[in-house]
Amino acid sequence: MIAKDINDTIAAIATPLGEGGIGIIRVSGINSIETVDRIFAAINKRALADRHSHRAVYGKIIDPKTKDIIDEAICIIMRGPHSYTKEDIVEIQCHGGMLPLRRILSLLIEIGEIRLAAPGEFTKRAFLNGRIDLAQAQAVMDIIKAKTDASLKVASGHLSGCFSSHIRQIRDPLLEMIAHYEAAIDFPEEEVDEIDNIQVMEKIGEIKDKINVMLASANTGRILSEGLVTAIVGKPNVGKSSLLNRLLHSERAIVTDVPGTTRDSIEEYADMEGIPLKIIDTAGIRHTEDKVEKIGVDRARSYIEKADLILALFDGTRPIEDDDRKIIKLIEEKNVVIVINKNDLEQSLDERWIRKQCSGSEIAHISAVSDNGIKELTEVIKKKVYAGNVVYNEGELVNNVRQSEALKKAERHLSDAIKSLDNDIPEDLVVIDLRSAWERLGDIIGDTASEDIIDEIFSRFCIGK
Ligand SMILES: Nc1nc2c(c(=O)[nH]1)N(C=O)[C@@H](CNc1ccc(C(=O)N[C@@H](CCC(=O)O)C(=O)O)cc1)CN2
Ligand SMILES: Nc1nc2c(ncn2[C@@H]2O[C@H](COP(=O)(O)OP(=O)(O)OP(=O)(O)O)[C@@H](O)[C@H]2O)c(=O)[nH]1
Ligand SMILES: [Mg+2]
Repeated sequence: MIAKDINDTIAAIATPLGEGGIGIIRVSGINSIETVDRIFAAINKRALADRHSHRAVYGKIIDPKTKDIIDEAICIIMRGPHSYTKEDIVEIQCHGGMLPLRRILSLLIEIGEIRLAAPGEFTKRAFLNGRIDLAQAQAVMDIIKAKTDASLKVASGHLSGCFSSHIRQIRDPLLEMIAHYEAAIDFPEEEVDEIDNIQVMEKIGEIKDKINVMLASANTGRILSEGLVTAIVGKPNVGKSSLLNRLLHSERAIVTDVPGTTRDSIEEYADMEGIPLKIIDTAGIRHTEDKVEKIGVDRARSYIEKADLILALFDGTRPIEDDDRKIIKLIEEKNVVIVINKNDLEQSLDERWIRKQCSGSEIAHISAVSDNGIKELTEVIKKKVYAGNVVYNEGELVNNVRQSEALKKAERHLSDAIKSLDNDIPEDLVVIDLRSAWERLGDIIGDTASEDIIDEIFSRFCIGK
C-alpha cells in the first residue's frame, strides 16, 4: 500500500469537526498548489503557484462551476521539502464550521486529482520521506492524546528526538561489532585486527545494562502515556463515590447515605500530580437480590481483574464485616492500596487485622469529605508509579508496549550472544544474534520495522494528522 499511494495527492480536515473559530484543510502532494488555485481567489488576484513559500494569503473560496462563494479563507503554501510531509502542502484556513470545511474538502476531491487522506497519512509521509523516525511519529499521536503535563513532557521529548538518539547511542556500537566480526569471517587470511572476545563480551554487557535501565522505566512511561486504570472498590457506603468526586474536584457521582447508591460504574480521568489516572467508581460489592444492583456488583468484580491499581476502601468508623472479608479475598495478589476512609470521625476499625490480611499492600488514611490524607494517598500512588524507574529524563522514558517488547527481544539476543562467546561457539552464530538485536532496536525507530507494523501504527492515528 505504501509504495502505490505515496505519489497521490491527499487532503483532509485537520481540525476537529464541530464549531470552532477557524478550521483547517490540509492538502499534501504534487497537485496540491495547482488544485487549490482553482478554487481560491486571492484578494490581489495572484495565483498561489506564483507566491513565496510559507506566506499567508487572504482570499475567497469559490466553486468554479457555480461561482458560489463558499467562504473567505487564508491559504498558506509550504513547498516541499520544507513542509510537514516534505511534499508541497497547502493549508486552507476557513471558518471552523462543519459545512465550510466539508464543502471545501469535497470540492477539492471533485475537481482535482486528490483523494481523502487515510488516518495518520500526513505523518506517515513525514516518516517515509525521512523527516521524522517512527518513535517521533508515534510521539505526534501521544502529544494529541496527552492527559497531563507529565504525559506531554514524555511525548514532546520523544518528538524532539531525545528518545530516538538514546536508542541510536545504544544501537550504533552493535553495528561496529557486527562489521568487525564479518570482516574477520569473510577475510580470514587478511590482517583484520584480532578480535578480543572478552572485550566484546564486556561491551555487549554494557549495552545490555543500558537496555535494562530503559526497560525499568517502561512501566512509568506507559502509565504516563496511557494512564493508570484505577478502580475504587469496597462494600456499599464506604465512600467510594465521595473519593471519586474528591479526586476529580467535582460532584461527578451521586453520593447519599443509602448503601447501594452507585449501580453502574463511572469512568473519569483525573490528573494526580502529573499521573493520568483513569478512575473507575464501582458499585458497592455485596450480596443482593436487586437485578440492577447485581449487574453493577458483577461489573465491580470484573474491574478488580482489569485494573492496573485497586483502591480498596474500608469504612474506618465500623468494625470489619463479612462484606469487607469478601473484598479482602477478591483483591488478594492484586496491585492494591488499602484506603481507610472517614478518618474525620471516631474510628472503630480493627486495622491490625487488615494489615495482617494484606501484608505488603500500603495503607492510606483519608477523609473523602475533606482533604484529609489525600496528599498521603497521592504520595503512595506516585511511589508505585515511579518505583523502579531509573530514568529521570521524561524524554527518554520508554512509553509504549511495542517499544518495550522490542527492547526485551534485543536484550535476549545480546544475552545469547554473550553465552555463545563464552562457550566458544563460532563467530558467525554470534553475529546472527548481534544482528537480531540491532534489528529489534531498529524496529523502535522504524529503520527495520516491517510495512505491516508501520501500517498498523499509523492506522491508529486520527484523520488529518
Ligand atoms: N498550521 C499548522 N500548524 C501546525 C502544524 C501544521 O502542520 N500546520 N503541525 C503539524 O503537525 C505542528 C507543527 N509541526 C510542524 C513540523 C514541521 C513543519 C515543517 O514544515 N518542517 C520543515 C521546515 C519548515 C521550514 O523550513 O520553515 C522541515 O522540517 O523540513 C511544519 C509543522 C503543529 N502546528
Ligand atoms: N464523615 C464522613 N462521611 C463520609 C466520608 N466519605 C463518605 N462519607 C459519607 O458516607 C456516605 C456514603 O458515601 P458514598 O460516597 O456514596 O459511598 P459509596 O461507597 O459510593 O456507596 P455505594 O455507592 O452505595 O456503594 C455519604 O453519606 C457520604 O457523605 C468521610 O470521609 N467522612
Ligand atoms: Mg457510590
